[in-house]
Amino acid sequence: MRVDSKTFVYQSIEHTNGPFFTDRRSLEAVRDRIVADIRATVADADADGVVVAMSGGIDSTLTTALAVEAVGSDNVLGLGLPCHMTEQAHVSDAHTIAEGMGIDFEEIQLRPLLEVFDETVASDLEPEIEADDRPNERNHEIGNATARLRMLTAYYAANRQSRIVLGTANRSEWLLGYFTKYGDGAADAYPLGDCYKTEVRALAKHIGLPRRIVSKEPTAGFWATQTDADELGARYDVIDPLLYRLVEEGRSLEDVVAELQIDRDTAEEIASLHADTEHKRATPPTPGIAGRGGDERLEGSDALE
Ligand SMILES: NC(=O)c1ccc[n+]([C@@H]2O[C@H](COP(=O)([O-])OP(=O)(O)OC[C@H]3O[C@@H](n4cnc5c(N)ncnc54)[C@H](O)[C@@H]3O)[C@@H](O)[C@H]2O)c1
Ligand SMILES: Nc1ncnc2c1ncn2[C@@H]1O[C@H](COP(=O)(O)O)[C@@H](O)[C@H]1O
Ligand SMILES: O=P(O)(O)OP(=O)(O)O
Repeated sequence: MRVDSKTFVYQSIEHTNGPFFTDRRSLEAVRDRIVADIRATVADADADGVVVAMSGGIDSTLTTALAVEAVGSDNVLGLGLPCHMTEQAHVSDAHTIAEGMGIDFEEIQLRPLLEVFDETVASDLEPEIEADDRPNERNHEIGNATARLRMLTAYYAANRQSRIVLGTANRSEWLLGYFTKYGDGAADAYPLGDCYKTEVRALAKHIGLPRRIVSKEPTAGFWATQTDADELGARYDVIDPLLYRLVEEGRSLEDVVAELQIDRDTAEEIASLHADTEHKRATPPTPGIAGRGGDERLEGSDALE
């Protein structure tokens, strides 16, 4: 039976380790809830299974492992989608793990597709500004394009095989908008979407994922030295307690900075990332003509209301 309230886990488990579910009993309940939710989502969609893009990182490995528990190894397709040399070793990890789980795994090189995109599309859309003035920005934009090529590939597989696409975003990434809009931010369900990265790590350890995977440095992989911590300005063990207090508890920045004794500038940066990426978590607005959908900012300003 499907439990409708997404907050079920939060209401029914006592916290024994700060605000996060990291003790065995809570983690078992979180695991059961996620597995049941994947199973129900696949059944509701009348789908034949799921597709997961597997990078060899902790989020996608955990998502895949829980999907196997939910719908069985025959119904999970893993996709390794490397585009840069630096990703190859991680995708090999994904392949090894997929074999161990007994799921189908396809490795598809996206480099040729990206090169064609770069030559035929990107080169015609270069801004006037010198690329050298913004050294990381092109990496950034090409990185986002790569994430969208992965999305294209995952949805093609889902269309062809009557599956749904499982996204791998966790709550920390979601609240920070730390994903590519309509790239890895596009999916039919986010099994880990209610779990902070701290909880993802604890759950991955709890279910016995290899230490090599659990201890990898989180990265979007857009360029060789990129890490989440560098780009976000803090590690998840700093970010998560801060986000939790701001978002879940609705407390003020001053209050939280004082309690956690963290650097105020860092805290402000994190809070701004959350606020500035609201558009990534929202359904795109329409003008709101005659009360059909719409955007609250425009309420009262339209004679067609
Ligand atoms: N999980 C990961 O580790 C992971 C994966 C992929 C990307 N990332 C990171 O996520 C970030 C993605 O880059 P991004 O956020 O610049 O690109 P994006 O394409 O995800 O979002 C920017 C786009 O959103 C739209 N937009 C911007 N402001 C808006 C607003 N106020 N209202 C409506 N639409 C708006 C515009 O179309 C803009 O081009 C990068 O920092 C990247 O490293 C992380
Ligand atoms: N090389 C990859 N192969 C398959 N899937 C990938 C690859 N790199 C990223 N992904 C998918 O995108 C999300 C987010 O990626 P980050 O590495 O966290 O940026 C990842 O979980 C995979 O589903
Ligand atoms: O999304 P993944 O699996 O690539 O994990 P991480 O974000 O920790 O690199």
